Amino acid sequence: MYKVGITGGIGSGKTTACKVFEVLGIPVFYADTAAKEIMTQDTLLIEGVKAAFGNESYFEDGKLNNKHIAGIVFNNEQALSQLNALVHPAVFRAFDAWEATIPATVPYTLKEAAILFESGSYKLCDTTILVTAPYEVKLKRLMQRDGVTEEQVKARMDKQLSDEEKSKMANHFIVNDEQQSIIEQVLALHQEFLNAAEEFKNGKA
Ligand SMILES: CC(C)(COP(=O)(O)OP(=O)(O)OC[C@H]1O[C@@H](n2cnc3c(N)ncnc32)[C@H](O)[C@@H]1O)[C@@H](O)C(=O)NCCC(=O)NCCS
Ligand SMILES: Nc1ncnc2c1ncn2[C@@H]1O[C@H](COP(=O)(O)OP(=O)(O)OP(=O)(O)O)[C@@H](O)[C@H]1O
Repeated sequence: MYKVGITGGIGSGKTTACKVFEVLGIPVFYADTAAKEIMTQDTLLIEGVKAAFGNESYFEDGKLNNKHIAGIVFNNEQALSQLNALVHPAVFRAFDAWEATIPATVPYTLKEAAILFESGSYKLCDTTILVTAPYEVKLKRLMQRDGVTEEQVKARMDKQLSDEEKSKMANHFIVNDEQQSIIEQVLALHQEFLNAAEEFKNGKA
């Protein structure tokens, strides 16, 4: 099946864009959400995370202590690589299992991942979308959504490629600023992907 990867820096609006695709009937795999689910379900992974970042990585009820892990990994390059190496292979497997459940009548699927380019998972997609928004707009939206500080946002941005670098690798763009309509941009891309998916299917037949 034709696979579209969608990414964007923290707070760029990738999830918001995905919700519009979902309204159009396109199934979306949310890699960040899947990662968190797997991290509370996969016993081997849980042991690995505890060994690397301490037992306090989980609460007593088994829930993930996001803040504890984020406090370590977004301030330490090596720790982040260690977490990625533990989690990413499991997320790749979860995506494959999810894709296998999608009916053949679906024209294409979307994989949303914050670090699509950084993790290399863009290579498994047929095309990619980069969602961008100006720094001030992202910051305002994140502070409103999560009550985070500018410092916390910057710490994550520092661990991701810049929009300029990601632009060189992306095939399509959504500009999610305060002027342009995200809905219209998604509708235009959807039409492009329907055509591309049809060609892809014919090429395989
Ligand atoms: C460190 C964790 C526990 C922090 O949880 P938290 O709820 O605070 O953040 P959340 O997962 O919602 O991510 C929010 C944003 O942080 C940034 N971010 C998350 N993981 C990463 C990463 N590995 N590298 C760079 N930035 C990241 C992204 O911009 C993302 O959109 C969590 O992000 C995590 O487990 N990350 C490792 C798994 C991973 O790489 N996920 C991303 C794609 S699979
Ligand atoms: N065009 C828009 N107009 C107004 N608010 C928006 C717009 N796009 C996104 N937002 C808001 O900005 C916040 C961040 O958007 P969203 O969650 O889609 O970003 P994200 O890139 O998925 O974030 P993260 O990197 O944290 O996963 C949300 O609260 C969302 O409702």
